[in-house]
Amino acid sequence: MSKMIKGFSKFSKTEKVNWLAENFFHDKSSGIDTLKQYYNEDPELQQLHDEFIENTISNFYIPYAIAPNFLINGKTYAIPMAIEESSVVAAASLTAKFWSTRGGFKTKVISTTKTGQVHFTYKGNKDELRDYFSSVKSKLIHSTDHITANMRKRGGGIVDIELRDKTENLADYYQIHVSFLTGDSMGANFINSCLETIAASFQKEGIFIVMSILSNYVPDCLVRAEVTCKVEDFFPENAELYARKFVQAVQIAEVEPYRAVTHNKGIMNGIDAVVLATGNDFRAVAAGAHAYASREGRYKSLTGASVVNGLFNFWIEIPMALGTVGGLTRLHPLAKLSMEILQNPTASELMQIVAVAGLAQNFAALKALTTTGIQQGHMKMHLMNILNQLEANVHEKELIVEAFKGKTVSHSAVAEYLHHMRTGH
Ligand SMILES: CC(C)(COP(=O)([O-])OP(=O)([O-])OC[C@H]1O[C@@H](n2cnc3c(N)ncnc32)[C@H](O)[C@@H]1OP(=O)([O-])[O-])[C@@H](O)C(=O)NCCC(=O)NCCSC(=O)C[C@@](C)(O)CC(=O)[O-]
Ligand SMILES: NC(=O)C1=CN([C@@H]2O[C@H](COP(=O)(O)OP(=O)(O)OC[C@H]3O[C@@H](n4cnc5c(N)ncnc54)[C@H](O)[C@@H]3O)[C@@H](O)[C@H]2O)C=CC1
Repeated sequence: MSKMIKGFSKFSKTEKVNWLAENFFHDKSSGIDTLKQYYNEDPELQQLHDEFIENTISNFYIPYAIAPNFLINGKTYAIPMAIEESSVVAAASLTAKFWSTRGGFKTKVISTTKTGQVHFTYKGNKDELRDYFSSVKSKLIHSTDHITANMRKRGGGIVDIELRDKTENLADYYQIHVSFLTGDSMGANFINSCLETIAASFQKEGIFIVMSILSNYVPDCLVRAEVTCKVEDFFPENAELYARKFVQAVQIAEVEPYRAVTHNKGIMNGIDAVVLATGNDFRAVAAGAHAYASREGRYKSLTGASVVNGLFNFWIEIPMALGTVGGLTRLHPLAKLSMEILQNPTASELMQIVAVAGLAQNFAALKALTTTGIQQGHMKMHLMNILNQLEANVHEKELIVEAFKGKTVSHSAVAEYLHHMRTGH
């Protein structure tokens, strides 16, 4: 096939762009112009971005926004969010404002232990394997001393190491299951380096190492965030009814996976946006969160809600491995600035802030869903995207925003209105 290429990685950026234009763009020069439009004018900053990943040909912008007025454990935060979806930041801001007058968010980190595994097979006698593991356990830990020295000074390092027999699940399959504390780093590279060193020292006839890798399932790296208020403060009118509906909406997401996935998607709107804005690994956080939502064998809500003794309570418990050092957290200038905006949190503090963003997002969505419906607020925020798609000019935008105030926006209604404005029929 003519569009296959050998040695693409060795091309310069210009050669890559030209090859792409030659083979894939309908209009070569306009395609190249679009790519170049997104280059940073500061060549050093552009090079930094080029070097984050491989085969870079441009930058892909995602809006960077602020949700102010978050009161968390008595301290006020403005939370940076990087996200492409309209209404998420508005929803977070609305929730922050709402809870700031009702005591704010209370959070705590429950645990911060992470896991990595050396996966191997062994066909021999189980007792012999156990004896061998016990005899080398301490040697395995010490084999990583050169890697863990600084982490131990920070109070981290290897917490535990155990042999796990998984032969009931897969023939001859065992693991060395290792627990870690990784300070203010997410710890992926640190954990993987330790595991590969451990694997190299775990040598015995019959042992066949398959792979060594951290787990993104981190149920022991867990954070909780919650809000509480008197039911009567929940809503200006019919507060009891709306509090009950809200709790029912959460209960439905606890028992119905179709709903739970959307419910948790809403939570991840907030979580991913802050994780991305701080240069953290959102795939890792998302994979871990969804696995945790399935921990009881059925996919369910990551949040819970109750009304007990006249008090409305709404909470989230969610695992996440985050860093405030390492990865891109201090390398990407905007990620670094996000940390500054967040008052330079520790990794544990960042976990709490991110959990709050997830809870806030879910609160806004459920509040909308159980009162006005989601479309009124969401489409109000999405209106600008519709107008841009329809290529409305500034004047048309102003008139249409005014005309749709208090009305539920839909694509067809806006298109029709604009058509009417332009043609008179
Ligand atoms: C959209 C709102 C916030 C409107 O809410 P509203 O009550 O019409 O807003 P408002 O105009 O009265 O303003 C009140 C406050 O909202 C915020 N706010 C309001 N507008 C803006 C704006 N333009 N820019 C920034 N902030 C904004 C802001 O904090 C503002 O205070 P102020 O700044 O004036 O002191 C509300 O209807 C809402 O929260 N809706 C829910 C939206 C939502 O959840 N979006 C997520 C995307 S939908 C989805 O992906 C997930 C979902 C929903 O399917 C999940 C699920 O099913 O569970
Ligand atoms: N499955 C996964 O999730 C994988 C993720 N990754 C990537 O790995 C990166 C994160 O790995 P990390 O090891 O966290 O980053 P990193 O490799 O940049 O290392 C962080 C290092 O910073 C140092 N450090 C300085 N001050 C510290 C402090 N106060 N606390 C802790 N460490 C401190 C430590 O030496 C630590 O090992 C992310 O970019 C992630 O996308 C890589 C492989 C797999």
